[in-house]
Amino acid sequence: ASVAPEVGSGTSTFGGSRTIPTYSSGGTYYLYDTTRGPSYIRTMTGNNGTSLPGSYITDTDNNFTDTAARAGVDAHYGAVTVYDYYQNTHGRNSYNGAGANITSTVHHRVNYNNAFWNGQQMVYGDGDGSQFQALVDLDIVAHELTHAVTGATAGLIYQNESGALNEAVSDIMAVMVDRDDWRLGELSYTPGVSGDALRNLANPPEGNQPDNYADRYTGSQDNGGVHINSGIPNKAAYLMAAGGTFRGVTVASIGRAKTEKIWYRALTQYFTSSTNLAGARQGTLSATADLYGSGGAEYAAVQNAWAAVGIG
Ligand SMILES: O=C(O)[C@H](CCc1ccccc1)CC1(C(=O)N[C@@H](Cc2c[nH]c3ccccc23)C(=O)O)CCCC1
Ligand SMILES: [Ca+2]
Ligand SMILES: [Ca+2]
Ligand SMILES: [Zn+2]
Repeated sequence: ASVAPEVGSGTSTFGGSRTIPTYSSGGTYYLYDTTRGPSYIRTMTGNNGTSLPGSYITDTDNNFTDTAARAGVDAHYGAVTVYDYYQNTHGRNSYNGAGANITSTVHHRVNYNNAFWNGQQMVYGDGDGSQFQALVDLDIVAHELTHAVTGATAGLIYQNESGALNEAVSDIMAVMVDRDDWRLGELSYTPGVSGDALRNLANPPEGNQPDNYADRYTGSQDNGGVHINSGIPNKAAYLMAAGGTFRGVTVASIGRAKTEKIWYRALTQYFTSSTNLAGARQGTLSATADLYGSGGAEYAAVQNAWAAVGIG
C-alpha cells in the first residue's frame, strides 16, 4: 500500500540505531506512529527556529540515517517507549489517560541547552555540544512526558515544595523507564565527560541537590528550587527501591516495581496541586497501604525512607 504504518529504523544521536514506528505515504516516510492508542505520535523538527510544532521529519526510505534526523529518531523512539511504559506498567493510555496525541519537536532554537513540555507538546534543544548534546536521552523524554501526566492529574503547582515534588515525580518515572541506572540525562549531559549526569537519584548531591529536608533550598531561584529540592523526594524514592542505611535510618529495599506502583498511585489518587513534601510522604503511605497493606514491609520501607531524608 502507498499509505501505511511501517516499522523503520534510524541512527541514534548516541550511537547505534533505533527501531521506530514510521508512516509512509507516496514513497515518503515520516516519524509518525498510528499503531498505538493516540491517533498519532509524531516527531517534528523546529529547523533551529522557535515555531512549533515545526515541520515533519521525512526520509525517502524507511531508514532515517541523515545526521539531521538523529535527534528526531531518539525523540520519537523515546516518545513511543514512554507511551508503552505508561500503558503497559500503569494501564494509562497516553498522558491524559484517554489517548491524547503526542507531538515532539527537536532542533528547537540554536545550541539550546534545555528541553521542556509546554503544556501541549515536548520540545528539545540540540545543546551547545559542550554542556549538552541533543537533550533526547530516553530518561529526559520520560521526564518531559511525565510533566504532561502530572498536569493531567495532580497538577502540582510548579513552585516551592509542590514544584519540587512535580520535578521529583518526573525524575522518578524517568529512571523507572530508563531502568538500568539512577542517573538522569547521562547520555546528553557533557558529551566530553564520561560518568557524570545532570542529576543522580541515588546521590542527589552529585547534581548539587540536597538529599535531606534540613538542607532544603528556601530561596526564590528556579521557582523556589524546584530542580534543587527535588533531590529530597528523589532520594526517598531511591531508598524505597534500592534500600540502604542513610543518616542513621535503615530502609529495606522493596524494589523498583513496587516503588513505581506506589508513586504512580500517589500521583494519580492522592497528590493535589498544593501537595508539599509532608503531603508527599502521606500520599505515598496511603498508596502503599492501598496496594500492600499498612502492616507490611512495603509500608515500613516507605515510612523509613521518608524518615531517612528528614520528613515524618
Ligand atoms: O522539564 C524540566 O524540568 C526542565 C524544563 C526547563 C524549562 C522550563 C521552562 C522553559 C524552558 C525550559 C528541563 C530539564 C531540566 O531539568 N532542566 C533544568 C537543568 C538545566 C538544563 N539545562 C540547563 C541550562 C542552564 C541551567 C540549568 C539547566 C533547568 O532548566 O533548571 C528536565 C530534564 C533535562 C532538562
Ligand atoms: Ca539514566
Ligand atoms: Ca557526560
Ligand atoms: Zn521537569
